[in-house]
Amino acid sequence: MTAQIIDGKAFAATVRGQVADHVARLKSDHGITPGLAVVLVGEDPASQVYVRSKGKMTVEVGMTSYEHKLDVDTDEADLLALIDRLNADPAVHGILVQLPLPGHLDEALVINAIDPAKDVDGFHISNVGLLATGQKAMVPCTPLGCLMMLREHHGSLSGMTAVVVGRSNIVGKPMAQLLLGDSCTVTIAHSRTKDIQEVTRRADIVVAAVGRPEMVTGDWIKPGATVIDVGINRIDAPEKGTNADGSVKTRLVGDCHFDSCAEVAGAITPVPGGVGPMTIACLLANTLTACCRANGLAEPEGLTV
Ligand SMILES: NC(=O)C1=CN([C@@H]2O[C@H](COP(=O)(O)OP(=O)(O)OC[C@H]3O[C@@H](n4cnc5c(N)ncnc54)[C@H](OP(=O)(O)O)[C@@H]3O)[C@@H](O)[C@H]2O)C=CC1
Ligand SMILES: Nc1nc(=O)c2c([nH]1)NC[C@@H]1CN(c3ccc(C(=O)N[C@@H](CCC(=O)O)C(=O)O)cc3)C=[N+]21
Repeated sequence: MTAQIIDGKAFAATVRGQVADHVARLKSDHGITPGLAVVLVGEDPASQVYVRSKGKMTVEVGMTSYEHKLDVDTDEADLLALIDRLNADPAVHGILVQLPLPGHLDEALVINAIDPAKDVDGFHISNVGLLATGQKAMVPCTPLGCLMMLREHHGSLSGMTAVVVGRSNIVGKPMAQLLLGDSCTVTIAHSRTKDIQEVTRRADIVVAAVGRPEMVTGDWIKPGATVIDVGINRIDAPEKGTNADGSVKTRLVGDCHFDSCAEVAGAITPVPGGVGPMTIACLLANTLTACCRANGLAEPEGLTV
């Protein structure tokens, strides 16, 4: 194995430390405590785990966490009414509605009901437009975390070729915008891309956000390139045995086949311990940024683009 492992877990702890320091100063100098509201509709077990760990880290950095768990068959009107209340609540600086939503709810309608200034996911059309035009926006957490790791590893990204595999609104597209903003030459690949390995093999940076376990293998990667693995996939791991209830144990893997990619790449993010922890750290950073903007105070440095 030759690739350097980019330790997202350690980097995320550093970012959370910076957030915590700034939060402590907001409290002591201005009497302000940033607040993050997380809305979860339904009882998807994976989402519940994720929401719990976000809540825990929110409190650890000194912020207030508001969790709203709604029934899986909640009416759209009730969800929109909750968002209105959170928009109007001065103690809430950030609002996150956990995605995906149950099928009867219109995701775009719900997201665009959030006050863009409190949209710490950066999914509101105003923030999407601001990012695309190079203006100050709330930047989606996962791509922001990826960019921070790339900047930390490379310094400047200017002139590098980057291929983003995946074109979703929450990862692929904003990732491409951020790389473009840092003057990379950017290609977005997707399920209709022809000869995709040829495309990725030309890249200095490959960001994989496809949702297909271990799809990107070492032969997709140019020797020495940097690989950012966004994928979070839970797959069966019969080698780990069975749970008490007889079900087979599972493990997390990325969208990249770690061992074969790491033989070729210059640097790679692991799963777990790569992009995931950075996503949560950036969510807290965005909440802090939103709180500072709401109060007309100086923003933290190095935590936004
Ligand atoms: N670490 C983190 O914090 C986060 C991780 N994730 C993970 O990232 C991954 C991607 O998430 P998300 O963007 O929401 O996923 P989506 O399912 O919304 O998008 C997947 C994208 O991958 C493309 N794709 C699918 N199959 C192929 C293929 N065979 N070849 C090339 N492209 C393909 C799709 O192309 P097309 O558009 O043509 O269908 C689509 O654009 C998932 O594993 C998810 O769990 C997501 C959010 C946060
Ligand atoms: N509105 C909204 N915003 C999101 O940002 C959002 C969302 N909805 N829906 C779901 C996805 C997924 N996502 C993850 C974030 C962190 C980890 C994470 O910290 N993962 C750990 C492992 C956790 C484990 O062991 O299960 C790691 O990669 O090391 C994973 C997944 C954010 N998402």
